[in-house]
Amino acid sequence: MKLVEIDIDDILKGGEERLQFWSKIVIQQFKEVGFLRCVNIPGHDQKNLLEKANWFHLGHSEEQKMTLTTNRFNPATNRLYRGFFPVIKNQGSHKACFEIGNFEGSFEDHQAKHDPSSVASLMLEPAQWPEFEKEEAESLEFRKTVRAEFEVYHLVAKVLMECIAKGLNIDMEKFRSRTDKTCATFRLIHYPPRTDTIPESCKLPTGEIISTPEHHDTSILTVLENFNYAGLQVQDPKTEKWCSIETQPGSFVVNCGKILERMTGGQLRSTIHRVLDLGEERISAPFFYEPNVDADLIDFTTGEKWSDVPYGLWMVQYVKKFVEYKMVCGLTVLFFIFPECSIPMRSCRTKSGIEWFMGTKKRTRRDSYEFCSSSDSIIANISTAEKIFSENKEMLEKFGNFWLYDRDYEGELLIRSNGLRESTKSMAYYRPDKCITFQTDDQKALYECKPSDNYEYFMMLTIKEACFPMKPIWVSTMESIDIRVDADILKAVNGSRIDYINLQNHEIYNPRFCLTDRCCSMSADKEVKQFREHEKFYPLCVKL
Ligand SMILES: O=C(O)CCC(=O)C(=O)O
Ligand SMILES: [Fe+2]
Repeated sequence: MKLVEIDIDDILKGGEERLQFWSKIVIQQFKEVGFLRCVNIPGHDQKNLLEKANWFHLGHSEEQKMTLTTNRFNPATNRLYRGFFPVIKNQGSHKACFEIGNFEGSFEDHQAKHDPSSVASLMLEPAQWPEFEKEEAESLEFRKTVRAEFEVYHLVAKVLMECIAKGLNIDMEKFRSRTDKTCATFRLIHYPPRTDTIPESCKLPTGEIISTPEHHDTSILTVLENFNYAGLQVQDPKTEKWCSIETQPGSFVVNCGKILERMTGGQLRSTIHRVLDLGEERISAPFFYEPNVDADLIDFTTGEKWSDVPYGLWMVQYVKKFVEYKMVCGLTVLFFIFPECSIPMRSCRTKSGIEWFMGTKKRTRRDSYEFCSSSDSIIANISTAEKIFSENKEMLEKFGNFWLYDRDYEGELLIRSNGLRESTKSMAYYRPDKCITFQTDDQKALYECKPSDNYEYFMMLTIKEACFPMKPIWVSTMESIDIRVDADILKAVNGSRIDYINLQNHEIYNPRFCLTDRCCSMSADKEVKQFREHEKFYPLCVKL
C-alpha cells in the first residue's frame, strides 16, 4: 500500500493557504485509510536515530538493559511506567521496548510531589536514561538524540492536529488545552527474530509469522519511523485485506489512534494494523501522542464526554488488555489462611506476579474466563452477596469492588490463571470437601492440602501494584496471620498497602506488614482485634 504524503515543512512554512490545502488531504486520508505518510520533516535524522536505537538494543546485554526496567519486570527498581520492557516469550507480541516520556524534573522530586497511588504519579513519571558504565559519552549522545527526536515527532503530531482541527472545523484551542501537557511516550522497539514457541494465532496461512498481533493504537496519533524495515501491515478498512506498508527513507508513517477516532465522533478512523516477523532484527520508533493526564475526553463534534473518567484513568483501564501491561494491572495472590501454618505459594507464582481468574464449576469452559473479571464471577455465585453489598453501600462507594466469602460456603470454585507464563498455567481447585489441589495444565498435581483441624478458610487477595490507585483491603478476624509467600511476590507487592477494614464503622487499619527473608508475617496489633466481633464474612476489597 502506498500512503499519501503530507509535506510537513510546507505546512510549517506555507501559511494559511497551505494549511487549508493539506488539511483536506489529511482528513480524507484519516477518514478513508486511517494512515498517511509525512515527509520533509525538519530536524529528523533517521540515520542517527537508528544508530542510537541499535546502540541501546543490540549493543547491550539483557542484564544491562534490565537495570532500566520497571518494577513489574524487576522488583528491585522503583520505576513503574516507562523504561525497558524485555521480550515476553511465547506471546503474541514479541518485542523489547525502551520507552521515554516526560523529561521534566528528577524522579525523586516527582515522587515527593505526587501521591504514589495517583495516576499522575504513574503517567508523568520522569524518563529514565541509560548511564552505562564506561559509556558515559555514548549514553549522553543517546539521550541528546532521543530527546531531540521526541520534539521532532511532537511537532509533527501538533502540525497534523492543526490540519485536523482546520479540516473538521474544530476550535484548535480545544485540542491544545487537552494536550499541552501531553503524556506522550516515545518508544524504541526491537523485534528480535522469533525463536520461541509461536502461538497458533501468530501463524498465518501464508507461512508468515506475526510479531505484533493486530491492534488499534490507544493514542490520539501515532507517529512512526520504521527505518526502512518492512513488516508493518494495515487492514484495509473497506476490503479487510491485509496490506503491507511501503517503506520510504526519512519519512514517518502516521496513524490515527482510538482516542482521536472518538474525539472526532468516529469520522477519523483508527485502523487495525500488525507487524510481521522478518526473520531478522527489526527496529522501529513510534511516538504515541496522548492527551494530558487530567484531560476530559470529549467528542469535539458533539461536545459530549465519552468517558466518565479523565484520560489517565481511562488509559489505565484500557491498556490492561495488552500483555506488556498485564502485570501492572493485577497481581493476585491466593492466600490460604491457617491459624498457625501456611502454604508456600509456588503454584501461583511468577517473577512479577500474575492474575488469576475465578468462577464456579458451572462456568468451567476455558474461554468463559478469558476476559471475565474475577470479582464479577465470584459475586455472581455467592447468594448472599447482593444483600451484603446493599448493606455496605457506603463502603462499596468508598472502595469499589469487594468479594465476599461466607465461611460456610461450600460451592466449588475453579481458579485458574490467565496463562501468561508457563508457571501460571496451573490450576487450583477448592472442593466442598475442603481439599485444595493445585494442578498444572497437564493435570499433574503439584500440591495438595488436606483438610485439617486447624484449617479455617481460604481467601484470595488481589494485590494491585502500587502504581495505580488501587488499594487491596483485607478483612480478617484472625488475631495473627502468618503468610509465607515467595520473596519474589512480596517484593513485587511491597509497594501496595494492605489494610484491614472494620465493617462496622468502616475504619481502616494498617497492620504491620514486614518483609523478612523469605516470608512475610503480619501480626495483628490491637486495633485489628476489634474485628473479631465480625465473624461471618471475610470480604476482600479491591479498589478499581
Ligand atoms: O513497529 C511498527 O512498525 C509498528 C508498531 C506498532 O504498531 C505499535 O507499537 O503500536
Ligand atoms: Fe500500533
